[in-house]
Amino acid sequence: MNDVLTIDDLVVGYGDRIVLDGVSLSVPAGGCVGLVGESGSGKSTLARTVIGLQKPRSGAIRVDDGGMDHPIQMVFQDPISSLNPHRSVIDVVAEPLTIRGEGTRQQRRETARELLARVGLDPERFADARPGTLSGGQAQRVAIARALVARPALLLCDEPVSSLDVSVQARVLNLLADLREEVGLSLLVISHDLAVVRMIADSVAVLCEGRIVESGDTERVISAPEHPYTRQLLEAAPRLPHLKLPHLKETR
Ligand SMILES: Nc1ncnc2c1ncn2[C@@H]1O[C@H](COP(=O)(O)OP(=O)(O)OP(=O)(O)O)[C@@H](O)[C@H]1O
Repeated sequence: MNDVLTIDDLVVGYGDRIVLDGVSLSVPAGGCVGLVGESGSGKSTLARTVIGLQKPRSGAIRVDDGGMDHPIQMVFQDPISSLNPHRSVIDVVAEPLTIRGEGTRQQRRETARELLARVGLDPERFADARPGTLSGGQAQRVAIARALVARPALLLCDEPVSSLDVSVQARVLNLLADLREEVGLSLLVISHDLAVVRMIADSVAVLCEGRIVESGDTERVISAPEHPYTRQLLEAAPRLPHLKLPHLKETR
């Protein structure tokens, strides 16, 4: 299978400090890879470098975009502040199409309405709402719809559920898992929480002080961690829900 994203021996630093030191990672087409590590391990730096906001010192990032214009879209930790508070939800979701001048206004709004429905938000109820009136889970669904409107090959999610209540976390993770299956999306999910990664990722890479210290099949890494740092992360994450909840619409 082709890899959508290949990161090869990436070195990134700020000033004289190296924060990613030879990181290699790949995401297969249609796959979901988790990247876990404590605060300060370099997770956000990796995300910023992949989307081009941070220049690497060395190494390579290859994206097999399958000819798409916007191969990677990002979903951020804090959904409310990532959405324009002055626009209606429908305009927020349609905005990437508006910027690219795709279709008529009517067509863009229709696409946005379809995507709202796809992420479990009733368009009748939510299209004209302002992002500030939404719950965290609803706002993250809007952010996911907005990311999908650009038809990306890869969704890069940086702590996508860590600002949400635990029950809402599971619903949003289920939505991402469903989208992966239905839209053929590939996912790179960054989290400090192994429980989050366990719910969604096939394989996991463990980042410690800028280096990948362990990687492999998620269940193997969780049931038989080889590196002391992975064991430490597991001890810090006592709740490891493994059940996939039925797909639930966001009502809160
Ligand atoms: N713009 C910057 N300038 C200088 N140092 C930075 C900058 N951004 C991050 N760092 C440092 O780089 C290291 C890695 O930070 P990064 O934010 O990538 O880690 P992280 O794993 O995402 O942590 P967190 O979850 O707390 O954001 C940290 O020590 C941080 O202080």
